[in-house]
Amino acid sequence: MSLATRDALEFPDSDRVFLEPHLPAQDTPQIDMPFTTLTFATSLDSSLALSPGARTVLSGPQSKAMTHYLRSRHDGILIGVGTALADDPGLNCRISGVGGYGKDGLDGQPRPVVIDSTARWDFSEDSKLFQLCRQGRGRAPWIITALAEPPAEKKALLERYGGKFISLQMKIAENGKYIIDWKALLVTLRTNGLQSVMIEGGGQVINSLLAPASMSLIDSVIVTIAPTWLGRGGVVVSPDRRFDEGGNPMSAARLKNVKWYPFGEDVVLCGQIKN
Ligand SMILES: NC(=O)c1ccc[n+]([C@@H]2O[C@H](COP(=O)([O-])OP(=O)(O)OC[C@H]3O[C@@H](n4cnc5c(N)ncnc54)[C@H](O)[C@@H]3O)[C@@H](O)[C@H]2O)c1
Ligand SMILES: Nc1nc(=O)c(N)c(NC[C@H](O)[C@H](O)[C@H](O)COP(=O)(O)O)[nH]1
Repeated sequence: MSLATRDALEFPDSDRVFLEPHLPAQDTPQIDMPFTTLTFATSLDSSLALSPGARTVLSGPQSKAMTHYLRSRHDGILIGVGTALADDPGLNCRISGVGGYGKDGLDGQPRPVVIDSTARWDFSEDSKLFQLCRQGRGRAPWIITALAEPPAEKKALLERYGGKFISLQMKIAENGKYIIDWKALLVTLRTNGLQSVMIEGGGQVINSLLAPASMSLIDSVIVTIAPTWLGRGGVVVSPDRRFDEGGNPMSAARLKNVKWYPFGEDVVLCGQIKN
């Protein structure tokens, strides 16, 4: 049995049918923005991980396979550099039958996109993502940076694998942190050929995207809820508070067309934000 076949995940057609209404249409080209899916796995206390930097398994086998199926249905998969540093992620799709897993080429393999404003990700040839590239089982990342001139050595390594830095103007908050313009980023990803993108996390990326100014850019939300609590101190998904004109706290808009699907011991929430 080949390495690829051994690692391949199965996600049955009988489960795929549930997700179809929540996925980018395969034959409808997007005009100026990619179809944007927010997807992540969370505990019962809305945590993505036990602590920043601690890769924490939440998904069971069925919902993990679902996530990899989602990756086969999106052109891009986006994370923040905090996730890249914590997880050394592969960011590829291991569903049986996609490129590198029983099929030649890279069909079904998403483009990894990493928001790394100051190019602090210390990737190397040994990073899992580049190992997969060498094995023909994944694509090289596009790294979104605020730097006009990314570090030459990192740029050279990236380009050797067919990846690239994409420099994007970002605002600088009072605390000195760069703040991305989500609409500008998504338009840039569409301009670079991505018709759809799934945003996987981590906490800072998700909470920023769920802010009032950018939440409406999301087309679909697919959340895996695992039957466990991670406790205080975790990486929590909980966006900044909203307030009405009277200064009273208010909730974000409810998701539309909500469906809940059990996958093994997890339940997966699917909903829409845009109409
Ligand atoms: N359970 C899940 O589904 C899931 C998914 C992804 C990550 N994780 C976990 O989450 C943790 C990482 O989350 P995190 O919050 O520490 O890091 P993160 O992945 O959200 O990355 C944070 C970094 O991304 C950049 N960034 C994020 N939002 C930005 C914005 N709006 N503008 C400009 N730059 C921005 C900044 O450089 C920031 O330091 C890890 O432990 C990882 O294992 C879990
Ligand atoms: N669906 C899901 N269930 C989990 O239990 C979990 N920890 C993540 N986390 C998402 C995060 O993006 C990934 O853990 C890595 O960053 C990528 O992992 P891969 O090497 O690409 O599989 N996602």
